Amino acid sequence: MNPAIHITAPSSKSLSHRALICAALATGESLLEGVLDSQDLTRTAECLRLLGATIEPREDKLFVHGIGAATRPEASEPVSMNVGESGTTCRLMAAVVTAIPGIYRIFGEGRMHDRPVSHLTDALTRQGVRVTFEEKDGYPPLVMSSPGLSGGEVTINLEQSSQYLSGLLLAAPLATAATTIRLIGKSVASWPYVALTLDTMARFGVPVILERRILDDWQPCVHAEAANLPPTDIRLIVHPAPYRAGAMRVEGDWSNASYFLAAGAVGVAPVRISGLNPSSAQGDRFMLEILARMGARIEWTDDAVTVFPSALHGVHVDMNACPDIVPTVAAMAAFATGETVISGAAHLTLKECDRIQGPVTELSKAGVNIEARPDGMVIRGNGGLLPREVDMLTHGDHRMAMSFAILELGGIGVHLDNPSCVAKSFPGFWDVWAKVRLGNGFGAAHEA
Ligand SMILES: O=C(O)C1=C[C@@H](OP(=O)(O)O)[C@@H](O)[C@H](O)C1
Ligand SMILES: C=C(OP(=O)(O)O)C(=O)O
Repeated sequence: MNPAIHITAPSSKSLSHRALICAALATGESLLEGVLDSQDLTRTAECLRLLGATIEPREDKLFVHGIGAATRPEASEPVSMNVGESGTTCRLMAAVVTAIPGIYRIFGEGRMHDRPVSHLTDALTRQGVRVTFEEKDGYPPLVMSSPGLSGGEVTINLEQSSQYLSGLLLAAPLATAATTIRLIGKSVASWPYVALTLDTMARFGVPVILERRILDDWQPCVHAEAANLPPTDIRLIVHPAPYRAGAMRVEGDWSNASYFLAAGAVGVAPVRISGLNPSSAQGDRFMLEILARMGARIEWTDDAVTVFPSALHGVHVDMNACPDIVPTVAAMAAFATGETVISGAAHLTLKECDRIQGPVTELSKAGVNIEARPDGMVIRGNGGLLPREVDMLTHGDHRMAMSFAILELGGIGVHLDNPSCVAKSFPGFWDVWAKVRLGNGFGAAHEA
């Protein structure tokens, strides 16, 4: 077997957004280590600076001087925020700004204006915020005029996105009274991301009470328990509380590690990744479970996990809780033998591109037998791919670009229209991927 390729996981995108937001809302100075440096985080930092926070890089750390939002400063001028293509920035900031009285315009770029926000803005409207959509009803760009949040009972439908709830939660401690958030709808998308919000808020001094309904009563429960409950049996309560400045180190990103974990299984060299938290609350840690179920050999040592070249077989997986690793699993399943069925993830159509149709169209070009389903896809693997040169479209989506790289290990010459779209979450991806290529006997350079 070829020698192991060593990789350090990049920082968690989701935890970086939350750390920056909590620190920026706190009173005093916070020290953040390991915050991801990518296009999406630049957008969040820029939005927070527009609210009055100071975010200063010193060496590899960020010093954040928060605005002390609990003292209810007012935005005297209308504030215009560019959230770029970052859904997390858009949905989290759209809620957070309404806690500070003022007028806010939120706009984005590319696909962002086709990613809905109406369930979130409905919840904010019921709390006294006035919302106007500039182009399409329910989508950015939007203008919000807020007198500040009054708290009370709010309902939210999370079938499309958990980001709506994360936004409401982050804003809620700055309301004048307690906020009770009741979940409605048939299902909750991407529930693990809510744990990242709760954990980060707790680190910055704000507790959230999570409760489940038992008959006519409500009882405290833990996040993992709520994952299996109907949404209408879950509520969250946030009391007014100031965010307290603190220190936080951001752990490694399981989503962006997924390409390398997959590479370990489908290539000819093991891949060893350090910097990942084995007991992380990140839902995309499920990547290891999927690999294991597909037959991959996995070993943990100290802080590193190694995935070894393995004969993979198809699996049936519900990926509602971990949508961001669907493109990775789809590409990996092309190397397996038998059918892989990905289900539970209808919300994939609302990402940076339609992440059901996108992978199906593009992976087909590489000879992958793949079919779309309303809530996922089916991949019928033959144990490998027939080498060929393929022009593939990224649809401007970083996860499409990074997942297609995996096909190179099956002898596919992947030519992407827009490889630089990885900068959304992982600007250094191609440099790190070059190590995988070299370790597998290919040249370092990826051919765009
Ligand atoms: O809150 C977050 O940090 C995120 C939540 C998920 O979105 P949805 O809840 O919209 O599925 C995920 O896809 C996104 O990359 C990051
Ligand atoms: C969906 C994603 O991000 P966001 O929603 O923040 O744009 C992603 O990173 O895959």
